[in-house]
Amino acid sequence: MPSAASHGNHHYPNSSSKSSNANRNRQNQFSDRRQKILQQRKSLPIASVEKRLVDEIRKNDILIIVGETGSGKTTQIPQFLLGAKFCHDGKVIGITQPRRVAAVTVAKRVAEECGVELGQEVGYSVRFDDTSSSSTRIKYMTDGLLLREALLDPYLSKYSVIIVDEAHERTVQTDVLMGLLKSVQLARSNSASHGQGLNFGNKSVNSVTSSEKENSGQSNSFLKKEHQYAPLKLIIMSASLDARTFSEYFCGAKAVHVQGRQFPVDIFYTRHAEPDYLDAALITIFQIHLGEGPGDILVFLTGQEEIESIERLINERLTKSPQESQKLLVVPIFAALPAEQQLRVFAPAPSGFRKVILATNIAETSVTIPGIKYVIDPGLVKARSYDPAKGMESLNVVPTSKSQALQRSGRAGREGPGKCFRLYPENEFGKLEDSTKPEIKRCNLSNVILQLKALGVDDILGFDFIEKPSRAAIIKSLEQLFLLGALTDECRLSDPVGYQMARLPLDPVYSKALILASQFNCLEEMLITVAMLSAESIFYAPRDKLDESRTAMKSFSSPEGDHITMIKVYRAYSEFLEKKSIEMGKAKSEKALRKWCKENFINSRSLRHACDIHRQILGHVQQMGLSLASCGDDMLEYRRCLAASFFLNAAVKQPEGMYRALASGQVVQIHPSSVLFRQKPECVIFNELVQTNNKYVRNLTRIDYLWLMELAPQYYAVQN
Ligand SMILES: Nc1ncnc2c1ncn2[C@@H]1O[C@H](COP(=O)(O)OP(=O)(O)OP(=O)(O)O)[C@@H](O)[C@H]1O
Repeated sequence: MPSAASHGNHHYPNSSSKSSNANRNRQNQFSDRRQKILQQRKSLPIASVEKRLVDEIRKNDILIIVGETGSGKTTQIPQFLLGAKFCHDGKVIGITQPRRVAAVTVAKRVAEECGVELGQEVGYSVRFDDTSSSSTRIKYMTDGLLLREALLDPYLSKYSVIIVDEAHERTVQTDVLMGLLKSVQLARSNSASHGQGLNFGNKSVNSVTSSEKENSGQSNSFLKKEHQYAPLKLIIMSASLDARTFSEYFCGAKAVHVQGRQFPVDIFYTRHAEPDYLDAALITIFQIHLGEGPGDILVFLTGQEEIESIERLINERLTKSPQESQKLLVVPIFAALPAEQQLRVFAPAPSGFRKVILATNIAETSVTIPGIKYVIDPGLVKARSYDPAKGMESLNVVPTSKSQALQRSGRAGREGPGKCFRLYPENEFGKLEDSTKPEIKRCNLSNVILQLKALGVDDILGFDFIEKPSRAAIIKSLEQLFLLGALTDECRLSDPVGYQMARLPLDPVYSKALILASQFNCLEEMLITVAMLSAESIFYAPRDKLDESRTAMKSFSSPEGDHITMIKVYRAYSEFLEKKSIEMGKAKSEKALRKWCKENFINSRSLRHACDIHRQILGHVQQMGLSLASCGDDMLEYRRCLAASFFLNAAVKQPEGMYRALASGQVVQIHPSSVLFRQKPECVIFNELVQTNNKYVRNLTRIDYLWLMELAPQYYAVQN
């Protein structure tokens, strides 16, 4: 092709020939990359069984696919199905992921592999971020999002195939989704022949009462008896699932195993148990950095605090060490990090640098982080546990399961051979549980029940769960929802409170607090409270600067408690940001803000996360038409609202500074981080119970005991 210069473009010959060269370079790079991707796709173990897999999916309405990590399940199978015309009539292939970061990054990769723009044939849809369009045929999403879609379209009618990926994780949402999909599939098959409605557990959804139909406007959509739906294909997928449990649940569904992995991963164990796994992780990072060949490192840690402390320690060591060991770039990833910051881990390290990614189990499944060659796995994870007798949920650090360890090592060996360093002896591996206990068996079920009720499921105890939660846990959560006013005496969703609570993507207690706050004229304050409580660790107090951090905190602290203190911090932060943005523009103000946070011992990442959550919930409450008022300086009304909302978490003072939690009867202490630690008021409400050697309550506000009787008579008039 002749260049622009040879066409007599006399004015800018150099620049146009430069730009056409640049274009040609770009085109070459683009086609090189496409060639490389094509080659990579062909070399995946799953590529050799494409025809067999498609045949099996054609023959079986439900198929369980087990294949090694990195074999190509998530990225390739949807493309096989698209090629095999599973999307005729504009139907969509939906693939669910337990985590949004996986849904987003895998969709990007598949769009690139297909050579299409993200949001066209390939897209993703996660809470508050939807890139799918009417042209989307392959749609990645979180399992929670598909559940929400089912509220509006109970037959999930736009999907021809739904793939539940990473089913081994057994998150609450995956388990509920599985039950829902089983019913939807049955109903869609039946609708083709008999026009029958959805059937959940013991009762048909068609049996909802007339008052429910009038109330919800959603239950009616279950009743499109006249409509005929095409059958739905279901695929359950993972590298490490117990195929038998799933096969039994889906009435003997066929399981196929895809053999072979792309690249080997060598596994190393420590000779002895490590007394301090954080220290062991730090040593291993530097051993790899200084002793191993090129390649990035992925370290699994249990939470934000741990990640931030290791990040500090690495950076401290780098500033002290000689030049050649400095080319190490630390990038954290955890759930509370804003989405755009999470995606930083996927960007290549600058030339000559090695990247070390510090991650929670958010990076454990599904994702391919380019460049990762080494994985460090201390073998621990933070997991929820629930005690139905006390109605208390807690987060504890526990050993991973074998299946989690396998997933973690599987993050290496995706682009070339890899190494995984497990920071425990090999015989310990043998002692690990095969798979993780399903979350539904170890969490408070109020949220699940609220979702199921909103989907029209009346009989929770009879719902066909893949593994039933304990009866005690179901009853305790039903009781809690009833006390919060979400359920009627007949155990149906109440109108409007129950329906409003189901619409908010929050813990039911927080949803109720927002609804009540609109009546107490303090919704503005409660929005901040819920956002701040949803973000982790707002304050940080390094051990060597305890006094300084306490003094800094004093300027925000309120004698009424931690909630008002948090509101003060949030407002001071927002005011500072607004002022500085006007004075110095957005980019510079960000820097000033980080400095302000540092001086005040505030975690700027957490605060940004709180602002993000605030913005999102604000959108919801505005859509719901709740009255967005502020109580101004009258914090009494706000505290009364806290008491009315969190009455199940009230505690009264006992001799010697101890407290008794009224609902569970447990003896607890005020956590030293609370502004009420020294004051020891007579009665408090709290949001969190932390168990270390002692039981501590955190995030407290002083209340008047008599308010409990007045504002929560449904509980206190009877109980105490
Ligand atoms: N973003 C990416 N960049 C580079 N390569 C990628 C990317 N995503 C996927 N790949 C390549 O495609 C392969 C298959 O990935 P895929 O996610 O489909 O595997 P999988 O079988 O679903 O794995 P897992 O069970 O771990 O989720 C990876 O091993 C990697 O080689």
